[in-house]
Amino acid sequence: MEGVDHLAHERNKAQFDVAVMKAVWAGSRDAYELFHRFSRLVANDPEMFIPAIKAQATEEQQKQWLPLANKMKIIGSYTQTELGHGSNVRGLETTATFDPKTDEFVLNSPTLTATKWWPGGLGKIATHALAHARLIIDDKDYGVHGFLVQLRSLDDHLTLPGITIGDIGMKYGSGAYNTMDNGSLIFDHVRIPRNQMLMRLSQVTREGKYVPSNVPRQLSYGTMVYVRQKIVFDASIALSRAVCISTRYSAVRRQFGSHNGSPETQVIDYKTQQARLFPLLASAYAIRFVSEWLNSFYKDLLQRLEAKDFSTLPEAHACTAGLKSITTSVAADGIEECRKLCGGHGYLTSSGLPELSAVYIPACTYEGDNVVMLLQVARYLMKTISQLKSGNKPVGTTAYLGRAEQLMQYHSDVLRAEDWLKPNVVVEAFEARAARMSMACAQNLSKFNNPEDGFQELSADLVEAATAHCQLIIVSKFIEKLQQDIPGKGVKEQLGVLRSIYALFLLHKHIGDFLSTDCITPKQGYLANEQLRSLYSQVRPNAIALVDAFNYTDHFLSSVLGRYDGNVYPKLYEEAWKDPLNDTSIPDGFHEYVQPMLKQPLHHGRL
Ligand SMILES: CCC/C=C/C(=O)SCCNC(=O)CCNC(=O)[C@H](O)C(C)(C)COP(=O)([O-])OP(=O)([O-])OC[C@H]1O[C@@H](n2cnc3c(N)ncnc32)[C@H](O)[C@@H]1OP(=O)([O-])[O-]
Ligand SMILES: Cc1cc2nc3c(=O)[nH]c(=O)nc-3n(C[C@H](O)[C@H](O)[C@H](O)COP(=O)(O)OP(=O)(O)OC[C@H]3O[C@@H](n4cnc5c(N)ncnc54)[C@H](O)[C@@H]3O)c2cc1C
Repeated sequence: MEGVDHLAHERNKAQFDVAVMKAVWAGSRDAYELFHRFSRLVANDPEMFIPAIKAQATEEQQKQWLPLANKMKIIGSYTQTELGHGSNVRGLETTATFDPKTDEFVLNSPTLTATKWWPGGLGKIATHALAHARLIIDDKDYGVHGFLVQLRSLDDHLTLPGITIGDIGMKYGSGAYNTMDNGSLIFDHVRIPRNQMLMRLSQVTREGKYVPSNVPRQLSYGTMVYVRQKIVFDASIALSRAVCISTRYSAVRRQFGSHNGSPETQVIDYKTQQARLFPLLASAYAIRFVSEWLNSFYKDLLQRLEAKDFSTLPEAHACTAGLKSITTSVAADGIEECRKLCGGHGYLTSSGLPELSAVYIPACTYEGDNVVMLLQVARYLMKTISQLKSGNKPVGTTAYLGRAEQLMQYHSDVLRAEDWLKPNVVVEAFEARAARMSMACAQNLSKFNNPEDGFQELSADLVEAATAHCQLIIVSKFIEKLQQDIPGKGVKEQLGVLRSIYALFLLHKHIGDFLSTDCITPKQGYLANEQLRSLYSQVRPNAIALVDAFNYTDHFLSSVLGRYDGNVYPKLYEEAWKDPLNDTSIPDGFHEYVQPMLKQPLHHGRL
């Protein structure tokens, strides 16, 4: 049945203009055209390295190194993490000691745990490392700084003297992440010229004088802010890819429900399937829109930094850390849920889901462990609250904390299920929940003599408060997106349905928070759930078109189950027959091992 669209009847049900939704998903018509043209090109961007040079190198250093890196004359690895320390960047042990006699730094790994461990590209391919090491001058430790170190010869790629490099070995699953040569690296008194310390943020003079710049030292963490905001965008891609596969397959798959010879029920029509799948569909859109916002916030930050305005840096750190954490966790869990939504066939490699999961899940760990990142958000929230007393009016994503007193009095006025469709009703409930959870943490923290002790003791509550804050951001940004002018028949309406699903699903999932903070009553929680069920019914006829709007090619999805034409079974069968085990009828070793057993005489004439 080649060429037949098995999902055509589903596509005909759509109540909105899919072409316009494709442009909304892509961000703009231009972005859509660009994506469409380039979707088959796979780019291996040497990310980690180039942004770090841009952020931390002086203009002179950038002129020297960026053309080389951009033209791939050198291949760089962002080499920060060590065997002993990843999250605790201040705990890194590699040293870079200034030698005034030769005007050089001497890079050294003093212990086994100082071995660099994990950096991508390091194991086999990188010629240079942006190595993070403690700057030591005259026995004084000035903390972690970045150094450009050549690792391998540009002639024969052999490792340079004093450097020991290896690959750290196989990683989770057998999939694509194993093509990345995450590496280990030991320095044994390796010398580099002084001008290979990245000196945009602080300098070491010829005389060995340390000159800190007049900009905040946190700027040296700028690369992580950049990469984390990109990771949020990537989360929308990974999740939407899995959702596209499982939505299409759920419309193809039938199980039970045949009456008098009628077709069985499409599994997408089961309410339990909808209650698991549609919140993920809504989450993919929600993450996409918050990533758009985060990207514009980041661009604004860059402009401010150029003008020496550092005021939004702490908020940028909190937002990128928090949203990186929340969105990668949702995407990683969501991919696994999509696998289960596809039943047994979801476990086949040809479904595309096991590979997607194996490649995606480390996003919860790299660029900042997700719990460690939420604790950073919690610190920012606690700091914001502590400054309220001195009259500091919070702005941006914490502006609602400026209305904390009012939010402490809030009680939702929802009377009917439809009231939950009003964006202001939803936002107020989410604001009140987030504010009350943060205020409760702040109050409990104040009971400790040592705030650090309190922070450790209350860290589980703080993570929950940070989660509530980040979810509020995502809900608010979805609502703001819909305040924009979005043309196209039915497009805004469909997005409105997804927005409500996203918010009410979170409310349902975290009902304990909303009830225990007394923001809503059990009856109102019940009404939210009732509304959610009705929203699932509204999204059902549009589900296939909503995943078509992601505009993913079959090539990109790499999934027999997620094929655009829904022609799943023949292709699944065809794919299985490609397995090398099916090249022969008799497996290797059969004659040596299995056949002799089969030929053994029967004892007492019985098996
Ligand atoms: C594709 C896959 C490739 C993967 C690659 C990787 O994984 S690469 C490896 C990726 N590795 C990781 O991701 C490692 C994860 N670990 C870390 O990022 C950090 O060590 C930390 C965030 C846990 C901070 O630990 P700490 O408490 O020891 O920190 P501290 O005392 O040093 O500085 C505290 C001050 O700095 C602030 N500030 C902090 N970060 C930023 C920032 N980015 N921006 C702006 N500001 C930031 C913070 O708010 C605080 O400000 P305050 O209150 O003083 O005004
Ligand atoms: C696939 C992959 C690619 C990577 N690529 C690179 C790269 O290119 N360059 C590079 O430099 N690094 C890279 N890394 C390393 C990565 O950045 C670190 O692994 C990551 O930052 C987590 O740090 P960790 O391993 O020290 O975890 P740990 O901090 O040891 O985490 C272990 C556990 O302790 C908990 N924990 C830690 N601190 C706290 C705390 N303060 N409070 C409460 N709980 C805490 C964590 O939540 C976690 O559950 C990569 C890692 C992976 C998996």
